[in-house]
Order: sequence, then C-alpha cells, then structure tokens
Amino acid sequence: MAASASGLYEKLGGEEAIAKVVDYFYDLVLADETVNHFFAHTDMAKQRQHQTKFISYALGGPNQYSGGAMAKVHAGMNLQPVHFDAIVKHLRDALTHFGVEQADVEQALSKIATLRDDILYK
Ligand code: HEM
Repeated sequence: MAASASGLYEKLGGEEAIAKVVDYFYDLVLADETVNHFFAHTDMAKQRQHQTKFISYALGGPNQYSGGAMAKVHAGMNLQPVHFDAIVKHLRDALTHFGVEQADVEQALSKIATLRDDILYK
C-alpha cells in the first residue's frame, strides 16, 4: 500500500536511506547534458544540500521549502519545461532504482509537480 506523502520519508528509511537516493540522483543529474550546466558553478556542499532538500521535499521529510522560496532560489535561471522534466525523470529513476514501490514514486513525483509553476521561467 502506498504511504501518505508525509509518511513516505519514514517508510523509505529516513535520512540514511534518503542519502543514498540523493547520491544516485545527483550522479544522474550531473551526467545529463540537458541540465548539468546549471550546476557548473555550484559548489559540492551546496549541490548536496540542494539534492537532499529536493528529495526530502518530494518524500515529505523535513527541510521543506515553500513555493515562494522555490521561485527565489531558481530566479535568473529561466528554467524551461525540458529542464524540469529531466529532473523529474532522474528522480523517478533514482527512486525506482532503490526499489520504491510504483505508487509511492508517483506520489513523490506528483508532489514535485506542484512546484512546477514556482520554478519555471524565473
Ligand atoms: C523540480 C523541483 C525542484 C526542487 C524541489 C528544487 C529545489 C532546490 C533547492 C531546495 C535549492 C537550494 C536552495 C538553497 O540551498 O538555498 C535549489 C537550488 C538550485 N536548483 Fe533546484 N529544484 C528543483 C528544480 C530544479 C531544476 C529543474 C533545475 C535545473 C535543471 C534546478 C537547478 C538548481 C540550481 C542550479 C540551484 C542553485 C544551486 C546553487 O546555489 O548554485 N532546480 N533547488
């Protein structure tokens, strides 16, 4: 059975499990030329923080960001649907790679999808 969005974080094993998903997601993002250039001047510590917050948000864990903050951190990037979709795909692949059940993957992705308007074209 699928967990609620807020329960997903715990269901997957909390911070330790999330750290593994984060590392994998990060590898996928940086290997993808559609989006890796956005992170060219991002330092590693910040990059890791970005990914951790990102994944935790998707799974209903702590360190959640508001829509307003999302618009602000992505300001000046002029992100397009192709970029957003690539990131979502990598999140899907990372969660699936670690055996997260399909219904839970869909729930995480639908949560991320609600941020779309806050992030695109800023
Ligand atoms: C889809 C939902 C997304 C979420 C939840 C998300 C989340 C975040 C968060 C939490 C931060 C860090 C803010 C901080 O540390 O102050 C951030 C920064 C950033 N995001 Fe995203 N993001 C998303 C999509 C994207 C996309 C599609 C791209 C580009 C392909 C992107 C590229 C970046 C970059 C380059 C930074 C700044 C890193 C730096 O400080 O240099 N994000 N994002």
